[in-house]
Amino acid sequence: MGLPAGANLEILSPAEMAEADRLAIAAGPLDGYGLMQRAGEAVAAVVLARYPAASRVHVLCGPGNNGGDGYVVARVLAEAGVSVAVWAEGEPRAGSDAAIALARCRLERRPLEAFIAEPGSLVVDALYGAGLSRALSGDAARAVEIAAGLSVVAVDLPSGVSGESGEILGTAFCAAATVTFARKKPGHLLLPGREHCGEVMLADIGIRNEVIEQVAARTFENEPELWLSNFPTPAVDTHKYKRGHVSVFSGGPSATGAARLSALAAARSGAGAVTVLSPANAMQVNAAHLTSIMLRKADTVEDVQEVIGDRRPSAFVLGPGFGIGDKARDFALAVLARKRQDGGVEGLVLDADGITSFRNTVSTLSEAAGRPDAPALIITPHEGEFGRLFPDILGDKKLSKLAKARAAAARANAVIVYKGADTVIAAPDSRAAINANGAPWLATAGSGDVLSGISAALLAQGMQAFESACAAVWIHAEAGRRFGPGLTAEDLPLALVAVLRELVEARQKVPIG
Ligand SMILES: NC(=O)C1=CN([C@@H]2O[C@H](COP(=O)(O)OP(=O)(O)OC[C@H]3O[C@@H](n4cnc5c(N)ncnc54)[C@H](O)[C@@H]3O)[C@@H](O)[C@H]2O)[C@@H](O)CC1
Ligand SMILES: Nc1ncnc2c1ncn2[C@@H]1O[C@H](COP(=O)(O)OP(=O)(O)O)[C@@H](O)[C@H]1O
Ligand SMILES: [K+]
Repeated sequence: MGLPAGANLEILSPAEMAEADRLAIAAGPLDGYGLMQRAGEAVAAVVLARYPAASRVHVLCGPGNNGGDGYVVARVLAEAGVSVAVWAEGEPRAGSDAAIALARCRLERRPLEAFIAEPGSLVVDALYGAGLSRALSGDAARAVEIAAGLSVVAVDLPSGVSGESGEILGTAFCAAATVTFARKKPGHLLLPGREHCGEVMLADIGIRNEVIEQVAARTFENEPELWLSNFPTPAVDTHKYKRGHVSVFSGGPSATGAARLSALAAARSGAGAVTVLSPANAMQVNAAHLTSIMLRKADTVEDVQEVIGDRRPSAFVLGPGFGIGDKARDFALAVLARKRQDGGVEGLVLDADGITSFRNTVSTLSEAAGRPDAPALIITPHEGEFGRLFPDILGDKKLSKLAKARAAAARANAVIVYKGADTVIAAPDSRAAINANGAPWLATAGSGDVLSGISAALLAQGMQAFESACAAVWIHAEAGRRFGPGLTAEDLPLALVAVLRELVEARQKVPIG
């Protein structure tokens, strides 16, 4: 995926970052120590800018290169006149970059086991970064406790946070700011790691974009730059069907609200026409609540085929309030059996009951979605629903949330939107994005229905499945975050408006091509 220059949205696993370090060193001009020097200087600059009044700075240095960065920080701060104490755990390996950094840092070193810190002092955590290989224990774990009441600036990652998964190994520092290098790592965005990082600041240590490109990362931070150039904006001479037609399947008479929420979100998100497809016995109740949104009866697979033939909807939502069972499976498979090309169906967003209906038959779904020219499939599970479709993947303790979403996408031939406070969007071609702009206000009934409507609207307007899902997740989260306390799912469709306006305006500034 070509990102706009300067977007820096690639997320590198610790292994990919180590590869980037190696390639950068091989390409020069900086050697390993040169990169470390830049890294340490960047952290020191943050400390000086953010904490000019800190009475004392305690730098905790581990045995590896993270500790090496720490020795650079300590030296630069001391040279700037700051009162610095260095507390060390382990010895850098002879000949390593960290050993060079230690040799150049002439400050007294005290053992970490003796670490104490006065109130008002600042802690720089340079114990472990990308190389964290086991749970924090002993003196490092004790240092976490001592630092608990103090401001902490973490070097690369708070020690104890897995850069790969965001999991906490044993215990971990809670930083006010984390300075990382070149690109973010999954552990900065996945929970609970994200919560331990505080503000994540990206420092340029001289690893050029061409080097990052060589690593060919497949994971990205979900920000508008990732998909803005594909974001739909209507042409002057458009008409309503050109803007995409979304159909949302409604549940029975006592469960129609979810589909209407989804439909309204689709309409707000730019679909020119939206139809609620309702069982006959729920037509009255749906009709009583719909105005601009159209309504049509769909009780059988034949009804669905007819809708597709007559009205040519380009994307469907199936699941919110729909009910679990054969009907959901049959309808979903009927949609997926259509062709995508030549004005066919672009895609299906399978949510809620639609997901649960495939609990024991996920292979039927993946076969249907894997057929050449099948409509795109986007599945939007929260953790419970994810576990119903992919129990073995959910239960695999070796996999991060990112890896789980990726494995599920490959198995299901679908874009998986694995929801939560750290939603991961993964495509069958192994691309993935991690979303971090949400807020807990979004945890409200019906919020997911709105998300599926946004995704379908973007699909219907011609956005590719992965990009639609990424854009929908970001827009939904942004609207919820900005609205804040008091948010109900009913508020979300209107709250999208300001976010969409900004995106459309930003899109118009992106060069075409
Ligand atoms: N040249 C480079 O590769 C650069 C590396 N940089 C820094 O280097 C770091 C990675 O360095 P390393 O790969 O040396 O890894 P770390 O310094 O993160 O840790 C590795 C060392 O810690 C030990 N260790 C790991 N977990 C432990 C635990 N829980 N308890 C006790 N010991 C533990 C390992 O056995 C190993 O000795 C990055 O996070 C970054 O801060 C930066 O200086 C930029 C340049
Ligand atoms: N703590 C949170 N922070 C940010 N987003 C959240 C949080 N909790 C839930 N969300 C988002 O809210 C939506 C909830 O969807 P879902 O669980 O399907 O709810 P519902 O079925 O009630 O609509 C998802 O998009 C999810 O990512
Ligand atoms: K650290």
